[in-house]
Amino acid sequence: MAQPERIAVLGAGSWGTTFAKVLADAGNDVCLWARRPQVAAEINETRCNDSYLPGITLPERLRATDDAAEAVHAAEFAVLAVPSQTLRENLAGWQPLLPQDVTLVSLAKGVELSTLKRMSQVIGEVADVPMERVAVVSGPNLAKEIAAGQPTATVVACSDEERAVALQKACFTRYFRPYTNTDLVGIEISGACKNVIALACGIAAGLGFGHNTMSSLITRGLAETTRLGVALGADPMTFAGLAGLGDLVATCASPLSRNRTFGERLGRGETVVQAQEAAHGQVSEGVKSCSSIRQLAARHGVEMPITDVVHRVCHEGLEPGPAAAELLGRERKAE
Ligand SMILES: NC(=O)c1ccc[n+]([C@@H]2O[C@H](COP(=O)([O-])OP(=O)(O)OC[C@H]3O[C@@H](n4cnc5c(N)ncnc54)[C@H](O)[C@@H]3O)[C@@H](O)[C@H]2O)c1
Ligand SMILES: O=P(O)(O)OC[C@H](O)CO
Repeated sequence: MAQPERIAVLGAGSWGTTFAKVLADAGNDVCLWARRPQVAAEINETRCNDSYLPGITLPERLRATDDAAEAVHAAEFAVLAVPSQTLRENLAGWQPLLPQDVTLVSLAKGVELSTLKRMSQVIGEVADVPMERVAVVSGPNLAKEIAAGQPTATVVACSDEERAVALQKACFTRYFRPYTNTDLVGIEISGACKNVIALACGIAAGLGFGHNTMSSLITRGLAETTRLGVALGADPMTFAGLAGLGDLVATCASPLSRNRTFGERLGRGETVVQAQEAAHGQVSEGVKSCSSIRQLAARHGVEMPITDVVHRVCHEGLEPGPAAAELLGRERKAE
């Protein structure tokens, strides 16, 4: 049997801890970096990360540390599991510690606010590595379901197919089924945009609308996501895959989604600040990425009406009811 891989996961929130568990269950030696020393100590002493994954026992092969140098030491893969808008700053601190040939793996689903860059672009730039060494994992992957061992599939994307296959092997378990892909643009645009569409679905649910409304938002959301992705050079088929339609359906439909839940609170009349307080520090990426995606779309002359109203509800005081009326009152057109 081949030697286990040594893998660092940087970020011990919901997804970082869950993905570290997947990697450990797949037979790798995993070191998980937690920002707060008490979270690292809790994981090592009790095998739990109760604030993010209550009731889940973590495998022995997974150890935690608050020392990033210790986490990345001799790692073949360094998995970046922090929010999109802090990734640049976090990675700049870790960059001098990274082993020479490490593959950098992004779990984040967002577009950077100031630069409008995708996460793999931020990583390539900050870590100063060629894009062949940057990979992305994205799919219908609600952390709590996966931590409980429920089956799902995902996509591991890298422009270097061999590296994608190596990562696929490293995270393949009896409940987690990864497929490879080389279309980073399509995978990342899908992952970022579905959070915004999930906010829209949540808003609609908060307004009391049912499955027809959700389905219409999902389908038209996929249409605008595909338009943006194709304008940026993505393969249109990617949007019909796990990281596209798959993740869109999971996120828009599930009460476990932080983005959908955030939207639902807005739809019921809460303010952004109230919804943020209720999230207890957990990230709803779409709240910031709706603005960067909207700007990216404008830069490329792409129409994204749902993203536009979500941005205006979150940041310009547009009320949910008038936002829905605005979408319904748009000019009639062919599908
Ligand atoms: N939770 C999921 O189900 C899930 C699934 C797939 C992808 N993702 C994506 O993975 C990324 C991370 O999500 P998560 O669910 O782990 O988020 P989270 O809010 O649960 O945890 C974020 C982690 O990043 C750490 N962190 C480090 N520096 C930080 C800083 N400056 N500000 C804030 N947090 C900082 C936090 O301490 C925390 O451990 C997001 O882009 C998310 O969209 C999440
Ligand atoms: O909880 P959310 O809304 O961040 O979504 C989690 C994952 O991205 C679903 O795949």
